[in-house]
Amino acid sequence: MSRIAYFGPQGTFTEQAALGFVHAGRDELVPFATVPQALAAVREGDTEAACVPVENSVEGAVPATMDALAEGEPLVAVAESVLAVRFSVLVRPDTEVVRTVASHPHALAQVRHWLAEHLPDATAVSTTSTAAAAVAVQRGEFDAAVSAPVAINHYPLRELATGVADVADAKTRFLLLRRPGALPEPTGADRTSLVVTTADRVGVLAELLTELALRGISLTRIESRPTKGRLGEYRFYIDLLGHVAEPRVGDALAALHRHCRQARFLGSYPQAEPAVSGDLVAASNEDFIAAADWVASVRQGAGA
Ligand SMILES: O=C(O)C(=O)C[C@]1(C(=O)O)C=C[C@@H](O)C=C1
Repeated sequence: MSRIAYFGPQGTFTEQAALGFVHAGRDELVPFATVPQALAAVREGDTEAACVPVENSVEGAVPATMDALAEGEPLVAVAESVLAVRFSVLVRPDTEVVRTVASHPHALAQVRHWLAEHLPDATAVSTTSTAAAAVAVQRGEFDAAVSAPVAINHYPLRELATGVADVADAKTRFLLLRRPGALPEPTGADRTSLVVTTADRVGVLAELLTELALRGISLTRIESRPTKGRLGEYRFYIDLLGHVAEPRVGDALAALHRHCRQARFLGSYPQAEPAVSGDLVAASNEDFIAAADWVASVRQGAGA
C-alpha cells in the first residue's frame, strides 16, 4: 500500500483532487493539517507522494505551496489536476444567526461578494483549510464554514447555501509531488515547472523570457515571491508548456540555468487540461535535434 499525503482534513478540495490520483486498493490517502506538513511527510519518506493546491484562477498562487517547494529538500511534480471550485456554506443544524464565517483565505476571497450580499454582518475568519472551518463550526467555534460541497458528507452540518461562487467557472490546480526519481514519460501535452533566483543584473528577466520565446516555448505562468532574504530579492516561479525530455525545453532550461544564480527543477508532467498549442512555433523539436547534430558534426571536422 503506498501512502499519499494531502492537505486536509477530510473534505477539502485537495482531498477530492488526491482521490483522482489514487489507484484503488494500492494507495491510501493520509490527511495533514497544512501544506508544509503534507510536503514534509513525503520529504521524510513517511508517504510516497503529496497532493497540494498550487494556484486558483481567482486568487492566484497558494503562497504556502510556493514557499515550501522552493525551500527544503527538492520535490518534483509528477501529475496535476484541475478542479472546478464552488462552495457550500455549512452551519450547525440549530443555527439561526450567523455572526462568524470561517474558511481558508482563498475560499473567503472567492465568495466575498456573496458574503457581502447574504451575510453582511458576519465577520470572516481564516482557518487552515475549508474543511478545518467545517470542523471548527461543528465544535461551536464559528457559526458558518465556507467549504467544499463534499464536506457535508463528513461533518454533521446543515447546508445554508450551495453552489456559491463569485466567479462561476473558478478553478484550482493541484500537484502530486514525489521525491526526485524517474520522470513521467513525455505525452506531447506536458507542463514543466521550475523556480529560479536571478542574478542581480539589468534586463535579466527579459533575458529569461527571450530564451523561451526564441525556442517557441509557451509560458503559462510566471510569478514572483520574495526570497525572504534581502528586501527586493525575488524568486520567479515559471510554468511552461513542454517536457524537459524535449530538445527545445532541455535547451531552454540549460539557458535559464546559465542566466540564474539558482535554478530548481519542479517537474515535467502531463497537463490536466491540454492547452491548444499555437502555430507560430519558431522551430520544432526535430529542428533542435538536427541543429545539435550539425554542431556535433562541425566539431568533428565534417565539412558540414
Ligand atoms: O481548503 C481546501 O479545501 C483546499 O483544498 C485549499 C484551497 C486553496 O488552497 O485554494 C483549494 C481550493 C479552493 O480554491 C479553496 C481552498
